[in-house]
Amino acid sequence: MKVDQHWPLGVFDVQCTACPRLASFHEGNRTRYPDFFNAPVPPFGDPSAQLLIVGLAPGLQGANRTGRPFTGDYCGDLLYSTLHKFGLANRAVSVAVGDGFQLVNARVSNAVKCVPPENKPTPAEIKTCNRFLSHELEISQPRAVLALGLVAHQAVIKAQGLAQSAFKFGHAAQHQLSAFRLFDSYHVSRYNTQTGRLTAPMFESVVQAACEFLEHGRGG
Ligand SMILES: O=c1cc[nH]c(=O)[nH]1
Repeated sequence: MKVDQHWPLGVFDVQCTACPRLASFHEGNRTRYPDFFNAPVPPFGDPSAQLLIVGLAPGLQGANRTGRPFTGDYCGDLLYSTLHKFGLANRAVSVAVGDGFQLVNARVSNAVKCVPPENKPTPAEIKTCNRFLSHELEISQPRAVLALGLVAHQAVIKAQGLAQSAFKFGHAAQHQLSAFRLFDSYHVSRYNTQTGRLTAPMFESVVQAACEFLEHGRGG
C-alpha cells in the first residue's frame, strides 16, 4: 500500500474494520476497482501544521482511488487552488500520491476515513471514526481547524468532547475552543459550488480569516 504521509499516527489501523458496512464496501471495491487505493485514507500534510482542514469522507473516484484526501475528483479543485492562493500549498492542483504536491503549514483530513456508499456515512460510522480525528487533534495540536461542512464541524466538536448545542455550524462562523479556533465553511462539494451555495470568494474569505488568525491572532 502506497502511503506518503506519517500514518497511522500510532493508533490507526490501516486495515480498520470497525464499521462493517464500510469494510464490506472496501471489500467489493477491491474487486471492482483493483487499481484503486481502497483503504482508509490517511491525513495529508505535515502533522505539526498549524492549520488542520477537515472534510467529510473520501470520494469513491477521488481520495479512495488516489489515497490522498480531496485528490482525483472535483471536490479538491476549489480547496487546493484556494490553499495555493494563500500560500498553503506549493501548487494549485493535487493529482496523485507522488506528484510532488505539498501543503505548507496545513494538513487535510476527513471526519470519516473510509469511502461511504453514496458519499453518506451513517451517524454510527461518523461516531466510530471520531476516535481517529480526536487522536489527530491531540497529536498535531493545530492552532486553527477549518471544518468543511456540518458533519466535519460536528466531528471536530465531538472530538473535543464539547456539546454540539454550544457551537452551531454556519458558513464563515468562528468558534474559539480551548485548544484552537474552529472556522466553518460550507463543503467544497460539486453540488455546493455548482449551485452557488459556495462561491470561490466565499471560500477564500474563510481561508483568509484562518490565515489572518494564524498570523496575527485575529480572524475576522
Ligand atoms: O469531504 C471530502 C470530499 C472529497 N474527498 C475527501 O477526501 N473528502
